Amino acid sequence: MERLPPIPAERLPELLRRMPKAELHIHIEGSLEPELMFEMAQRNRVALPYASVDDLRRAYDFSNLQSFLDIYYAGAGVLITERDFFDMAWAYLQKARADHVLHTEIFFDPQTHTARGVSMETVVNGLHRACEQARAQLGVNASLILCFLRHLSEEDAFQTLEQAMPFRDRFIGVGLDSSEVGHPPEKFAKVFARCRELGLHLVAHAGEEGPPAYVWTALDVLKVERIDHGVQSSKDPALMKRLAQDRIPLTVCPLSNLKLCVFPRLQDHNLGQLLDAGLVATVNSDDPAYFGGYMNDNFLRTFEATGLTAAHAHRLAVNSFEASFIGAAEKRKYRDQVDAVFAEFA
Ligand SMILES: Nc1ncnc2[nH]cnc12
Ligand SMILES: [Zn+2]
Repeated sequence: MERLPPIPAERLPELLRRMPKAELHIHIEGSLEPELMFEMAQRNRVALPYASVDDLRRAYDFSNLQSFLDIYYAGAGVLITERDFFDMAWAYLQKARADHVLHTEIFFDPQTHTARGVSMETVVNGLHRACEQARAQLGVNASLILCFLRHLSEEDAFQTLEQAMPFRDRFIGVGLDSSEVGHPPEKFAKVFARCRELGLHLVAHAGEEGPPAYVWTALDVLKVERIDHGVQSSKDPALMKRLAQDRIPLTVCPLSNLKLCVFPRLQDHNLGQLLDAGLVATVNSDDPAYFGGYMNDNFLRTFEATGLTAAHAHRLAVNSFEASFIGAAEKRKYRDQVDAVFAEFA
């Protein structure tokens, strides 16, 4: 689309819902809704320290990343069988389809499960089966990215990689997540170098709460292809220039940033600033069951709060496919689909 046709402001919300999009930053364990968590707790006879779904939801009042992670890891304790991993991923993929997410690259945290005695095979096979079914039944293209927990050691990450090697064809890349401050990317230099040799795609959370220096080392030491979050980059003009020039995507998660107090109010979010500086920013849900919204909620609430326009919406939809790990021909196909929907709304 050479020039975006004018789109009436009142049609913007429906356009945001309907436009084809890719999701590149979703932790599957963060999509586990309280209702399903209680169901799994019951069928697996796992005790939850909450009396009811409402009681649990009331605990979702976070002051920072760590206050969320403590509850998130406890919640993941109900996941025991392959069926649990399948059910969790299938529930997410159906929501993705409803939000016109046509492609999704899903993070999973194997160490959270293997540390409790759940096998890598159980985790990967359950998630993989849901991805296969999504392609066949929903037309949603889904792949998996294995994340290392950065509060654990690099040696633990190496062991996890070793355990995952029999399933190498079932994940496309590796990421780095969990408690950021105090665990800089360079702590994982060797394991990321090994993953690079193995031909895995590389991403890392950086600049969510941590400083711009962590974004620099994610790029220069880990050699990641995308930065997850990266919103703190706007504090460093030289970094902004580097991200724009090298077209390094940022997978931004506005409702997550709001719930974890990265920005005091949604209207203070810097998504518009990142886009207007020419960065390949995208919108994503992060942990939708905990942060009050899936993809379309993130788009609708952020646009309403910040006054972003249809031109920003088009850029975000195009960026989401450009930033994905699909081939060039598929990227062109999705971009044509984006343009077709925008033409309908003109
Ligand atoms: N927002 C987030 N930051 C770091 N690690 C996470 N794990 C799940 N969600 C996360
Ligand atoms: Zn995340």
